[in-house]
Amino acid sequence: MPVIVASKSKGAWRNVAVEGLKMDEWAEIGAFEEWIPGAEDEEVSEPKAKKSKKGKETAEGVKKVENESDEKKEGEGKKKRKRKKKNRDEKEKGEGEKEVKKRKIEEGVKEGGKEEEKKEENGEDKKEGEEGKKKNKKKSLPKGQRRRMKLAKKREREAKEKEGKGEVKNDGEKEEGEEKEEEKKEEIDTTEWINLGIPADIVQSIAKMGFSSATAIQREVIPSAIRDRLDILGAAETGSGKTLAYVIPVLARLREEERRGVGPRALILAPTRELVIQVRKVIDVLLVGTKFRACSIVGGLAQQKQERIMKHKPEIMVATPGRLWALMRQADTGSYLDDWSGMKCLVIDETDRMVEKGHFSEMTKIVDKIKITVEDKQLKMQTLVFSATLTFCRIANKSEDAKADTQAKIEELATITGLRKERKVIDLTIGKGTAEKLVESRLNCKNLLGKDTSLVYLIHRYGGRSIVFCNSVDCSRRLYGILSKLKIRVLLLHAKMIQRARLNNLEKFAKEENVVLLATDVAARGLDIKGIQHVFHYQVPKTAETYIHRSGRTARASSHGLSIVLVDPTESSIYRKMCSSLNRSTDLSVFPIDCEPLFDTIRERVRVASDMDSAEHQLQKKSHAESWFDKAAKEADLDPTERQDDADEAHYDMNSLHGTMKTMANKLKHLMATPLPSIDRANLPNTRYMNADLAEKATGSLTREAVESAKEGEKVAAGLKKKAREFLALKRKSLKKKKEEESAK
Ligand SMILES: Nc1ncnc2c1ncn2[C@@H]1O[C@H](COP(=O)(O)OP(=O)(O)OP(=O)(O)O)[C@@H](O)[C@H]1O
Repeated sequence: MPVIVASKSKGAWRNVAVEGLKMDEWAEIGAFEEWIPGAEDEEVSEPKAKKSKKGKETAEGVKKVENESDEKKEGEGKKKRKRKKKNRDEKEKGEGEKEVKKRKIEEGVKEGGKEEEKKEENGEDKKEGEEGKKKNKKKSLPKGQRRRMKLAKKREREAKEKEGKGEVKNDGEKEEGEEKEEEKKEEIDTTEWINLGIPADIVQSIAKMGFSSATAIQREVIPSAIRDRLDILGAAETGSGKTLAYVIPVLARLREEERRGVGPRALILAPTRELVIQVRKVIDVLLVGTKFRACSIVGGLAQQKQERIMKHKPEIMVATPGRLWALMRQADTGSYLDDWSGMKCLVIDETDRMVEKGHFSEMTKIVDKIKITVEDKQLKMQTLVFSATLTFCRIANKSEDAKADTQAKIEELATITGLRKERKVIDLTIGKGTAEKLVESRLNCKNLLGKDTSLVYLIHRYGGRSIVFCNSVDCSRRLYGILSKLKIRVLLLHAKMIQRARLNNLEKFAKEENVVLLATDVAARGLDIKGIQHVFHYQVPKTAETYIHRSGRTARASSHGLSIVLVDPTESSIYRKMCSSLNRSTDLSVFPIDCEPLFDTIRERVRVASDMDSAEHQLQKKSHAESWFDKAAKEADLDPTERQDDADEAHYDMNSLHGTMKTMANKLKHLMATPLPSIDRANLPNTRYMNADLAEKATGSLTREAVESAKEGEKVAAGLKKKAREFLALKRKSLKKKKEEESAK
């Protein structure tokens, strides 16, 4: 059991945490009798702690400490753990006392009541005494056991809650259900997978995943990669199963030969951390029962942890190029990350993104280093390159000719990624670029308030699991403020968040049912979360491929989905550009607002929430500025009375902002207390969504308004274009005149 080993050291448990195990699972098996909440942050802060203890400790000093004998370290570790346990016990005791005090205060209130209440109180006292005893008894239990008890209680509570909703089945039913599920998986006809040339044990793992047949891209790629050993450049729509299309051949290749060297045998590069972790999970499912291991290398998680994982020399590595290149540069000669002589397979996922600015440099350096080894040692390495938008790519360092033909782009990609001549290009992307079952639409918004209202309307009107995409972190933060004030369950995901929080939010998003994920384009590519019903583009995506990837988070694996682009007049021209890059002959149809009373009520709520949010933002800015001034004045040794007037003015402003916020909070509370108008289903079409066709026929006044505002936007854009042209013509004319005058002189 790897778990027990991990329980010996905090570092090791953290490693496994990175590998995707949940804390509850650890506690359940009692692996962390000594585990201390929050210890995960200690590793990074350890050198700091030493510093504060000894005063000025140099970096060499820290290194020296690191080189001390293991025994000494272990001894120190024990002492440290004891000290922490003592502190913890004391803290718990203190908290217990606080709790008692709090309860006493509550009882004091009751004491002032009637005699009957006093009698009850006596009963309560008794109960409390018993509870106290129980509590003491609990405290005397070892930490691990307490944790297990807590977990069991939590489960019991959850089960009861579910029972209340009629969700839970009794044990017999449950077992029966599970058995049926197992039987179903066993029953799966695997003939198609076997016919594709996949080794039997991998076929068994695929059957356990419940997939009875291959998707189109899998059918095309797998035989060419496994049987014909070709390099592949593959493209297929989002959610079409490309991950398995490359993971299966990688595993099949590894089984063919014994390991050579100490380095990785297969490398999969992907552009985002979340995607790396997701691919790694798919691989782990297929690796069950085999001798192979995989690891994931991403930025944002402590580098030391990842270095420790690599000590086990896993055969398969999934990585983002930035972090991998950073580690490769520091690698010792002949070490795991320096030895590429055992490489069998290189995979580049989301290739069009990988050759863009931001990843290009590291990706090419990694590929070049591997290729040098491969050529030197005359090895046969297979390269598999995938994307959903291969032909949209904009290669970094190239003067982009948007109209460069597909063939030229493919050749360029093949050169960059080092594909051999024995390659096959498999392009299954259909004309429209997005998934077949995706309903695409747009909603024109007159102004910012209209846009915010439309978004909140869509969330209320259609519910479920939705992603809202923004172009910037600031925009996602602003919307987060507004939506949370409106009591909408919302989670954030953007690049400025710490990695752990990003992963946690994704996990929550996948579990909950009525939830909105507010994300920037870090979530646009590759993420595979079941049951995402809607994608709302709060801002028009900057490129056609971003639109395709964002929209592709729904309508995955042949399911249905809805994507709506919210367009305001300022985005009119970028929206047009996006449509023309998508080669669409017709415009996206207007998504109608079919319940106007709901829209109107929401608009009022949104107006207040949005004003409140901007007041909050102003307040924050002012208080930051004030504390910055104070600090700067102190550092410069200025007389505080010198800027007294300014400080007084700032405080006056802040107080009035506080007042405004309070008034608005009350107003919003009042508005939220009135229920939203119900949706009159009798007047609605017999489908869940207003789809593209129905949208064309819709005649509601808000829809008309939306269409009008779009036309207005177009008019404004056309007017601006005309002015720009006139201005250019004038400028050219004056330049020409100047030149003529100069030459006449
Ligand atoms: N043969 C199959 N049968 C049914 N479902 C499958 C099959 N293969 C993969 N899937 C499922 O399809 C979903 C999408 O797969 P995957 O994430 O590989 O798509 P993708 O083509 O890589 O998408 P994207 O371009 O967005 O990255 C996953 O949930 C996966 O489990």
